[in-house]
Amino acid sequence: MDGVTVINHPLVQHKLTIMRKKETSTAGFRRLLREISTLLCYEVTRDLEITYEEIETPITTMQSPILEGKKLVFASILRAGNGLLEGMLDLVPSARVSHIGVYRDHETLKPVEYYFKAPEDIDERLVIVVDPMLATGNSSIAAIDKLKERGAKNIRFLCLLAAPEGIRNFHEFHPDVPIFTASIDSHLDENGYIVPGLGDAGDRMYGTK
Ligand SMILES: O=P(O)(O)OC[C@H]1O[C@H](OP(=O)(O)OP(=O)(O)O)[C@H](O)[C@@H]1O
Ligand SMILES: O=c1cc[nH]c(=O)[nH]1
Ligand SMILES: [Mg+2]
Repeated sequence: MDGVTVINHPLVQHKLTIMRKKETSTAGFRRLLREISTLLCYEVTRDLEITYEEIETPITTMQSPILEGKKLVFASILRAGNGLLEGMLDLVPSARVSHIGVYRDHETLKPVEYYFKAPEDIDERLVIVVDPMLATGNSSIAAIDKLKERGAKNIRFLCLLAAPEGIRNFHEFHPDVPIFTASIDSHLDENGYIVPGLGDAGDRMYGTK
């Protein structure tokens, strides 16, 4: 699918299988989400620009590559986005962080916004928006609308599971934002849940159901 990168790495797919199982515990789910997010982070940052700095090894000096983590913003869509955020920050501790509070109304499936915080100079940074689930796409579309209103220009979206309906909706509103996902699932059910999916990511992470 155009504009979508599916991260097929065997370790990602294996961990995702365990996360999907309904008998996986809250603690197990949370640990796996953190682990898988480091692997997804590796892929979503694969083509980032590196610069060089002069360093001294015990033997000699050299120009050595570095990634300027400070130029990155990880934008977490609450709550479930925080599960991906933690592992990403393990790999890029100097990244800046944005929190976007959005939940979807269970009846209408429309996004309800309740919080927004982002670095002032977000227009100069690459923003990687994270949320495990792209279902109808309404939540991620609203979050990215908000980031763009604040000036963000260079944005990527990273999730664990995406539904084809959600991808189409997302592309309509944000054709400039590439999607990275571990899986494109089959479809949405009548309640807007991803099938086969993994259930409600926030509830599974935090044990709220
Ligand atoms: O693509 P959509 O149809 O908008 O659905 C996806 C959204 O639903 C879930 O959040 P939820 O509303 O359950 O909020 P929570 O993380 O606070 O539980 C998920 O983490 C996404 O943010
Ligand atoms: O399947 C779904 C759809 C939306 N949000 C979730 O957490 N899971
Ligand atoms: Mg939820």
